[in-house]
Amino acid sequence: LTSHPLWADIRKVTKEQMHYASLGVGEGAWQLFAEEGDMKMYRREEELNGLVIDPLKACHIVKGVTGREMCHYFFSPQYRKDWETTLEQMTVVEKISDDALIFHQVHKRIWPTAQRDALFWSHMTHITDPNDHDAHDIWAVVNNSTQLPKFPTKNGKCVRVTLTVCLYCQTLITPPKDGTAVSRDDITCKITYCSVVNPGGWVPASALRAVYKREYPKFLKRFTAYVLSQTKNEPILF
Ligand SMILES: O=S(=O)(CCO)c1ccc(-c2ccc(C3CCCC3)c([C@H]3C[C@H]3c3ccccn3)c2)cc1
Repeated sequence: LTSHPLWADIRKVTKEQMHYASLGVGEGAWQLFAEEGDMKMYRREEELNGLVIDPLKACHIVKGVTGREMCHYFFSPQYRKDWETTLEQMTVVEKISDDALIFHQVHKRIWPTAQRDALFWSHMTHITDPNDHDAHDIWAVVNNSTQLPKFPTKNGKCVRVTLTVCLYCQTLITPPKDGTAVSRDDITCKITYCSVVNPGGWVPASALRAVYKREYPKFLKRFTAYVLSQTKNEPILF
């Protein structure tokens, strides 16, 4: 229902985050901190009240899948346990619409930090890329922290993180010369993954940056490999 109280916020943040993701790493002082093949991970070192909240921007190119397929597997709750290794618990708290859900997630305790949980709305959407002549849609998923009385921040068990995440996917197609149907060999997905996570409680900067350096490349590699394996023998979802 577009009359849901959160829709105005969902539309506004989604628009902002998709614009921010579309800028790539040209804007702002991004520091390359991890590189593996076509995956490049950048961060900006930022602290808020002594808490490390380094914004992260990862750019990756994956052959053989579409942006819609990437976003489908990132958004849909039924697959998350298969690729999110740091999850201990995941609940769909509310279904706002077919493409907007509210999740509560408890993440595994990562030494030396205390256990964390997150409460966020997640929205999957697509836009026709204004300056892309193939006129293939850009698909994106935006996850943004929210608050609900049923999930108080102070719950004695976990430290509540706040996060804003955007998975932004462009599909590039090179139609075969001989006019045969487009196959998975002819499609490439250009991914920009942006995330800002406020850990919610104090973690030593060096420890948190070490966790980021280990967890983010692992997460993006595992997630993209998962989507490739899930879609390999499936018809292409454009
Ligand atoms: O893209 S999503 O929406 C996918 C749905 O799950 C997403 C991604 C990342 C997080 C998350 C939550 C907590 C932490 C930290 C903060 C202090 C201690 C734990 C981190 C940091 C540690 C980094 C990290 C990166 C990737 C995966 C897990 N861990 C990340 C949550 C959601």
